[in-house]
Amino acid sequence: MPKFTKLTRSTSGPQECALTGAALLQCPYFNKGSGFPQHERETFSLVGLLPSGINTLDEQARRAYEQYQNCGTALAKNTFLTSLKDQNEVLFYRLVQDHLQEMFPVIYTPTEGDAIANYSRLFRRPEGCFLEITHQEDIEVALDQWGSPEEVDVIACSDGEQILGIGDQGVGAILISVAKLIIYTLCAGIHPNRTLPVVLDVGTDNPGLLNDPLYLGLQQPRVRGEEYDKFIERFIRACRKRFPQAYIHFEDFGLHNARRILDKYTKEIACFNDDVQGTGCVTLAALYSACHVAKYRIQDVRVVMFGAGSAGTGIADQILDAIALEGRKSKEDAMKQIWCVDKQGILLQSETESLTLAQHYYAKPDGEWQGVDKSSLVEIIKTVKPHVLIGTSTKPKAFTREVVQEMAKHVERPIIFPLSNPTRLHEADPKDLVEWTNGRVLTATGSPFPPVKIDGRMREVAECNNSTAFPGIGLGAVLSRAKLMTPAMLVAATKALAAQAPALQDPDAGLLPDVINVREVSVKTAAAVIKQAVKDGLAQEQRIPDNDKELEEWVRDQMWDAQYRPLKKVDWVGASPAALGELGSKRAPVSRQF
Ligand SMILES: NC(=O)C1=CN([C@@H]2O[C@H](COP(=O)(O)OP(=O)(O)OC[C@H]3O[C@@H](n4cnc5c(N)ncnc54)[C@H](O)[C@@H]3O)[C@@H](O)[C@H]2O)C=CC1
Ligand SMILES: CC(=O)C(=O)O
Ligand SMILES: [Mg+2]
Repeated sequence: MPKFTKLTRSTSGPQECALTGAALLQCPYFNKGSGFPQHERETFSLVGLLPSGINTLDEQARRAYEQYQNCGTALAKNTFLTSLKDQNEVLFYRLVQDHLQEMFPVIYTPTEGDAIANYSRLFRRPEGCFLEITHQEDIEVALDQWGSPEEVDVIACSDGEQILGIGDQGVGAILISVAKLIIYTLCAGIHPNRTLPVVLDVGTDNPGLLNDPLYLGLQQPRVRGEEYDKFIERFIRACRKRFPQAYIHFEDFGLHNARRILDKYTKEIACFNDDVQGTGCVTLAALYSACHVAKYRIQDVRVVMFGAGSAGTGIADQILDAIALEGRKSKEDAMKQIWCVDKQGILLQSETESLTLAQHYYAKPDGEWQGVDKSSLVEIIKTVKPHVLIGTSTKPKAFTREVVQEMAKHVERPIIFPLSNPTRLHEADPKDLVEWTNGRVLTATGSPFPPVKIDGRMREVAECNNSTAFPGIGLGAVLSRAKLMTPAMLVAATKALAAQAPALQDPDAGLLPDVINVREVSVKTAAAVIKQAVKDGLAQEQRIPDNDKELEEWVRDQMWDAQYRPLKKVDWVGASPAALGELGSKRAPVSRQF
């Protein structure tokens, strides 16, 4: 019996269902397949539509796992899982939860990147909400299809310009919104039917897609400037009107839009840019634990950010704040410890006109770099002697042996995070980093890597991916019904994450919590965010317990878990959208499929 009764987002107890027969079997929200018990088969007119054997969810998951294993490639496995989700949502989440470590790279980076790149080729059934810049007047009509105002908790949206390190993928970006929402459910128990994936189709500059006759998005160059801003504004206003409680997650926008959009809307609504803020939080958490192992104080470290785009400057901002806070320094002084490098080399003040606003901040006086080849990473390392080198450049193998060994000459424990995704774009392989530094390196990577052997011991390589941070942060925002997502709430989340790093206990363990423990990690992250929201007067939810232990229980009680719930039959006439299987459903309602 749950301790907290009548919680809005409670997910136990019977579900009302108005569907029967074949329509019920085709509704992934209710469908249990061979798991329907006999009495439900009779009540819901399923007699004759299923083989007589009745399976438990565990048995079904075992069968599905065998089928999964028979898929020859990672992409085939990804397609299999997509179609399983389309048939039986509970079974999909149960299967993935049971094999999280193995399946995470298949439903997320790197394989999801391949699925996105092949979206128009692999397309079977639409999932999510498609909004086009050429039909802005339809935004509200389109959103109206996705449930009543209180039924959507999280909206993930992308314009597809910089997907997972593989660049412009146009309308295929719907799948990054879908994947991020799946992770909210898997890793933080956000109810899968209270989320809405959106693609903001503004065209594409990807020549492959522009010339592909099967491409499904707007086959025109990307719209930019005023018209683009007007589209985003209309979308945000429509979301506020239609789903006033929804927390908006921005994903994989291009360099010139990601930060601008976040800066504009973060002051007025609860929103979050995952590449900027999620990556910033998780990387700072990994840095805190690396500093613990290396016995560095964060306020003393010198940092080189290689690749100063959305993720790079987002991380730099978080580290900057931490240096200033922990060292009681001004931001100007803290800034002297961070060097941002982009395609042209170190960012310099003479070039500020060509820099984005976020980069502008980090540009160095030209005088400091006279006589140095500021475009050579080795020279930069020689000059700066950094403790920390972070890659978000999409330039594979940029951290060469020479770069790494130069760094290791100046510091005892080089901290090196190659974060570019997918795996083939990583700035370095952890195995090489360990070999080149005789095991002195402390590393974490953007996609999963196996542990590395050092002197007969295994050193874990933590996955430093925003997926460790954003689910718990979002859960905190949703449960507290936070009015805004503030820097203080992100600091609270980062500290909660850092406090759970296995490396705090064992220096060979990961610098961040493992994906396998992520649900419990999310509980603590969410609790930290909620506490901060309450403290800052930003929580609209009235019933938040003030005792820490109770708060965590309250969070756990509202996390959706992959279990079958008993079905209660209700009449079709007058049935709620939920009973018709339309509750925030990620597909268009059955009647509107094409
Ligand atoms: N591990 C994680 O959680 C995350 C990883 N990423 C990864 O980081 C990478 C960058 O993503 P975003 O920042 O969103 O993209 P972005 O396009 O905003 O930034 C990339 C930056 O790298 C620069 N760059 C390109 N070639 C370079 C080179 N040869 N040397 C130095 N800089 C170079 C670009 O000019 C740009 O400023 C991607 O691979 C992405 O998958 C992004 C977000 C989260
Ligand atoms: C992980 C992520 O958000 C990215 O690579 O864009
Ligand atoms: Mg991203």
